[in-house]
Amino acid sequence: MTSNMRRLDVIRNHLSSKFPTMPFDDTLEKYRQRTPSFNKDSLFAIYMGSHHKLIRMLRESSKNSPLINHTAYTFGSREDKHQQIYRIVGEIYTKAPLTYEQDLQDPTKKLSILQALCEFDIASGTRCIVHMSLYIDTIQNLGTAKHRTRIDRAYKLLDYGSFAMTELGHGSNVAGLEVIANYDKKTREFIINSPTKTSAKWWIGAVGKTANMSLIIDGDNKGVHVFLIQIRDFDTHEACKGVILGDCGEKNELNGIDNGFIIFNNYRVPYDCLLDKYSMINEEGKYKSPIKNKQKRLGIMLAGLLRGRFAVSSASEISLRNALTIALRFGAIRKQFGEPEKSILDYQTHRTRLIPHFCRMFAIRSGLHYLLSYLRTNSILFYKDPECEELNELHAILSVFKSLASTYAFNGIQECRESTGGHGYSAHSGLARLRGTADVLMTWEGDNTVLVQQTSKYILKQIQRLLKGAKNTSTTLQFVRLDYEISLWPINSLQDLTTENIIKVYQGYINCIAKQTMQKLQENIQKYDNTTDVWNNSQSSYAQTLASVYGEFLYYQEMVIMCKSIANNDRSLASIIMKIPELYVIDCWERRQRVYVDLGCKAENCAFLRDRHIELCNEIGNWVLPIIETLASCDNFIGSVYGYTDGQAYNRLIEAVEKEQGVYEKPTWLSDIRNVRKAASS
Ligand SMILES: Cc1cc2nc3c(=O)[nH]c(=O)nc-3n(C[C@H](O)[C@H](O)[C@H](O)COP(=O)(O)OP(=O)(O)OC[C@H]3O[C@@H](n4cnc5c(N)ncnc54)[C@H](O)[C@@H]3O)c2cc1C
Repeated sequence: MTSNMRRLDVIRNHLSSKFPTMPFDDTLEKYRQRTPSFNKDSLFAIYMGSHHKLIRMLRESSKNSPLINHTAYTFGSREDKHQQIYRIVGEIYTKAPLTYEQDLQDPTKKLSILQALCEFDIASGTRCIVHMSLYIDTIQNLGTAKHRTRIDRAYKLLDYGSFAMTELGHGSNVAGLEVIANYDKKTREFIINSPTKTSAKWWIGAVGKTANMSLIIDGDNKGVHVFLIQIRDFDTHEACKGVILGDCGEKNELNGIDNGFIIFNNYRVPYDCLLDKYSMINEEGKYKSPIKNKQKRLGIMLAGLLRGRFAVSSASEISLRNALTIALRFGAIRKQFGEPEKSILDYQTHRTRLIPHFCRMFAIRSGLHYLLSYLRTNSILFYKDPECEELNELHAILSVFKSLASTYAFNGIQECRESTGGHGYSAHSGLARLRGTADVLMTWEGDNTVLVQQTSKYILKQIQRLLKGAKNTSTTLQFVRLDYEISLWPINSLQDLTTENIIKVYQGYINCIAKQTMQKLQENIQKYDNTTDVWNNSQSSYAQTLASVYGEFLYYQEMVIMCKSIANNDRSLASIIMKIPELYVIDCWERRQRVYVDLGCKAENCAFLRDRHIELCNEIGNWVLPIIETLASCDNFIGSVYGYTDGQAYNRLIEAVEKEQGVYEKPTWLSDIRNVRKAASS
């Protein structure tokens, strides 16, 4: 939209408004002009990664779609929301269809399509993730040739699938699932039953209203297995006989997803419903599996969650980016105090509150690039050998990245909400919606507290290997050693604040916490008589911290790589972009001061880091608006009156509010006001 068109738009809106007219507000435009120009295409391409053109195409082609409408979504009924989100999924999917063959060639393309959907709302991304990742990936991973037609049908959206693992009584503890699949040797069928109330499948995305197929994860005495079953009739959409389906009810947010429950009552399904690549029953009724260890088999059964966790990291980055776009644009527009009044984004506190979250957004994105390149390089190997070391390492990294990313997003969005003051509390800001949707990212696809235990177990396993005299098999943990000597704290002045020294600190820190955690485990072995208690009592401040610090360290390294690439492609950004990983690290250390204590750093030696933190927030703050705007999604995807490109925050708010029902109407319950007044005064 040209600026003339924008002005006309503002005038038109005011013709129907009861508010006094307000001239076109050019504050945002003026704020933008304060930053030197840089190569926006290059920044966008590097930040978004190899599918940047696809992301741009999906945004552009949906820019004017009537479906990408947050007002309709926010004020629609739950039924309306289900419908709108389903239609969006259908629309985006027709613009970027995918086949099984294409997915095998490039396993990262699927994630970019999901990403485009999450830019509107996590509900639309999730609608797709459940079907495209959890459902299809699991069939791809665990199915055999006979399941191939189901994969093709799913890619064409002829089948709409769900992934039914969680039950009312069990989520994180998958081994405790109660649904039973008994094998009937005579008919070569399985009889699936939900024997207790707590065995009802619960929270299952798309089961409430949409899905006709589902993957059922059961837990009989051969361990957890996955069944691909039909749950609804394809013509009538009625639940199949022996299956009871229902809706899980209103949620805090994400009501565009129809999460549902499933109860099985002697539901007979043919043998072929078992995804039997790694566990089969032969014609004689004998159970066979090439993977003898039940625990390992469980891990392999859940490999379909892999890309779901990628998607959580991606959704976290997008939610945080949308929230920062809103808060930073508003920060430039909003003026309070001073003569003349200053933009609140120029206040030191505003910058120290928001800019660290902007750096965290870069951290999540850099981590995603790393994960995607790891997936691209190793995906064939993962199919061939699900027990390989590379997959174990990816799982460990993915777990901590998922946990850090979702926590960063949630905390960052809350800071954006607070930094927009009262305006952030309006539903038209979109911030409460973003916070509400980011909230669930900390829980689903593996609860964060539970998930990072996989990461710390992986690190400690490498140490156990070394203790046994075996080789450390991790590519990211080669610096972990039994005889690691923690050297003197190396960063005592600005000159010392180099990438090499930061890496040295992290390597020392990880070795240090790993050693402390091993000692705590040893101590607990003496105290407790079972491994569960030993492990659970070594978590807070030990194993959990170990995993998080490892995640931060990997994020930092990947940020340096991404930011160097941005700087090398555009020298005009070089002076500022490398400050982003630097601030990320100082912010991590300042929040968790324990690094200074554990590595023997004296207070006077790290005092300068406090001032450097503020200095960097200020310097990055001078560039932050055009950088976030280069990466920001379209206005209708973000859906905030304060986050519009044209900067007409006040006009847009008034317009939105005046369009709400009953703004100028008397209350329908006026008689109550009169009755209470009468009763109180008599
Ligand atoms: C909106 C929504 C959609 C979902 N969609 C699906 C879906 O499509 N398919 C599906 O199968 N599932 C789905 N889920 C379920 C989701 O994956 C689980 O809720 C999640 O894995 C957490 O499990 P839980 O609810 O059993 O939590 P719990 O495991 O009961 O956790 C409760 C609390 O206990 C803590 N805790 C538990 N175990 C430990 C431990 N060992 N150590 C320390 N702390 C622990 C957790 O940190 C948490 O704070 C969905 C959930 C939601 C909310």
